[in-house]
Amino acid sequence: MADNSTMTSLARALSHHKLDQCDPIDASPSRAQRLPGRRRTLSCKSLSSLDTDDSCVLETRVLVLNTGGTIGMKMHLVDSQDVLVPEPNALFKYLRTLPILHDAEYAKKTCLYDYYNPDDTLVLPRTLPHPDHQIHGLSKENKRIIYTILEYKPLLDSSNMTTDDWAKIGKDIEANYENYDGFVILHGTDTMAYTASALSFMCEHLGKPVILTGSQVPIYEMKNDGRDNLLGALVIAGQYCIPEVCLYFYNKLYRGNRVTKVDAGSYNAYSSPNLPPLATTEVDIAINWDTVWRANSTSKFKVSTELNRNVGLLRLFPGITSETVRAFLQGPIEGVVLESYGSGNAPDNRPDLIEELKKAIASGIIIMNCTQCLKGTVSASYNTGKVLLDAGLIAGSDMTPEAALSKLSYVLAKKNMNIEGKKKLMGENLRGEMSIDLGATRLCMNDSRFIQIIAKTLSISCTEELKAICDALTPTLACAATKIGDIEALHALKEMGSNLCLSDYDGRTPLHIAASEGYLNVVKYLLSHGASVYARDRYGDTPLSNAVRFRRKEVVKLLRKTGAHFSRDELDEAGTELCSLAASGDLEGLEIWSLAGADLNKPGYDGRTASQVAQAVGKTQVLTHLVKLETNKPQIGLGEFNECDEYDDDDESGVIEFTATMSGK
Ligand SMILES: NC(=O)C[C@H](N)C(=O)O
Repeated sequence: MADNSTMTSLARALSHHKLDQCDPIDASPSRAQRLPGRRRTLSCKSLSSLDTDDSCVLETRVLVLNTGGTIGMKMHLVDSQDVLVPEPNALFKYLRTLPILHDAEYAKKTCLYDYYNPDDTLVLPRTLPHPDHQIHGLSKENKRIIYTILEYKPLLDSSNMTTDDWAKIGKDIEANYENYDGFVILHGTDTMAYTASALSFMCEHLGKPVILTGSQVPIYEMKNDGRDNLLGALVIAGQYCIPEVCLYFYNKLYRGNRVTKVDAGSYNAYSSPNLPPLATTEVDIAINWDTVWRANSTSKFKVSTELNRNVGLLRLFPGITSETVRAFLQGPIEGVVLESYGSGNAPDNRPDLIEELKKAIASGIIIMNCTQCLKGTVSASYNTGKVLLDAGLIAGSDMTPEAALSKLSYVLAKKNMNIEGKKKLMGENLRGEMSIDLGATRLCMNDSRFIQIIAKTLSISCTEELKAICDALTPTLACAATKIGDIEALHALKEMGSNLCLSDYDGRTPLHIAASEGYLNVVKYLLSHGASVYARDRYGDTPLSNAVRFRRKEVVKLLRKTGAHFSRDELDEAGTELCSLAASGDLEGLEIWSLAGADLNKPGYDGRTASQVAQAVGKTQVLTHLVKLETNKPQIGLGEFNECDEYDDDDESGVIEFTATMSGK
């Protein structure tokens, strides 16, 4: 519960925020002041006839990796039988003809293909037909989603996939990470839950949405689920900063490592038995922001493609023999998920079985205990459960077998970590794959005295109204506390269970504000509590572009270390800004842009580089400065930014500490 000083802090923050609502310094930079923009600035004028809203249209970019699956299959005769097989080079051509998945008129009017490849890139329409049915909320956000399809060769039925295919997907995401706002993976449904689980572990410090989807019926059929699934996945990946590996199917967005395929003959093919969906897309898109998982780190995104294939699933059944168990546990096996009964139980009258498990554990095999029930968690409430705990099995809580298996594969492949470190990691919640007991002491905004007092003053009694108050107050309070650099107040809000990543009416998050103000410590605090460096406000600006604009050098360095980057379009247009800085002899400005990742040799609108401009106007100082900046260009991630070492993931024992919050937009 927040104490009196906390209340004072919060009240101070709130009153300060009120004053600041008309403070131009805190306001987001106007359109004219903004960083040289993405394509949106070019399209503003030409769009007026297409987009009734006169505000600027933002374009977001999504990369679609088409790995195969039913969504893109057609019937073929194989051994005189008609069967479904993936059809290469067909999906893109087909999508181009579907108005709900490609707006040809927009592409033409905005000269989209002067910028993007017409053979792999499409654009989603802005709104759905009926104004009351803004199912995907596009008009509210005024965003256009441009998506590029990368087709795999060969396309696979997901039953043919192996860990090598997971690694390929991971590498492609890593290689394209900075060029896109989100990723959609088209995948067969049969093993999608395995791939989603594996990718969730492989993607370390993920800050952007990665959404797997597919269908039960090919998209080429008249009645199919592929169109809706693809559309829903694209809209979420292009519009919302949900930094998780997710699975989207039948109007629901799930955490990828929580799902399992439960129905081979229904559009509603997946279930997430132990975690409610992250989002539902019905008449409106409802995101359950409190459930969204965020890595609390200032480390850059990377994909760990090393996976250990010596893992297996062993399902208990009445009468299983010790010979079967012994045979299964022979080398080269290194990790096993034992699918036990009920709440994690196995026979306690079978010393022969328990003996085999103990021997395997003594030889260095890691055995996880997961229930074979669809729903529920492992506990040691029965003696039949205690025997497994006593034998040295690691309790898998409520993990799905798919998640437990791929987690084993990921953890066992870790180099420089001993078996004890790996066992410890297996029992920890790395990516929201298992439920953790937050304990009775966890405070909740609904319970807080602060909210209670406000509720009382406003004569509010029902829970829905209380929740509405929390939702309305939290972003305002967090932004206000950030504006005055009050970490204590932010911490108090956090302790009350509120989400420090929510944005205000302008889409500005506390991280935008801390970056604008140059509060390095607040930036560090927010990043270590789940804030996203990729959040864009209504003007399309990120915390990095704000830090550049307000010349916050140290903040720029820290954000870059955490993986922040200019978009491809921003980088393309940086040349013009650099030339103008060079012409005016602005050495500090050039340094900031260089630190933020701009290429100092990028030509401006007239084809000249910053150094050519400096030469032309006789600014020799600028020339020397540019050479110096080029030579000292920071090597991000190579130990340049030691001030953040306290947040590094690796502790001395070599055991990686993963922490994360379950909150925040
Ligand atoms: N619906 C599907 O996608 C099933 C198909 N066999 C696959 O997993 O690739």
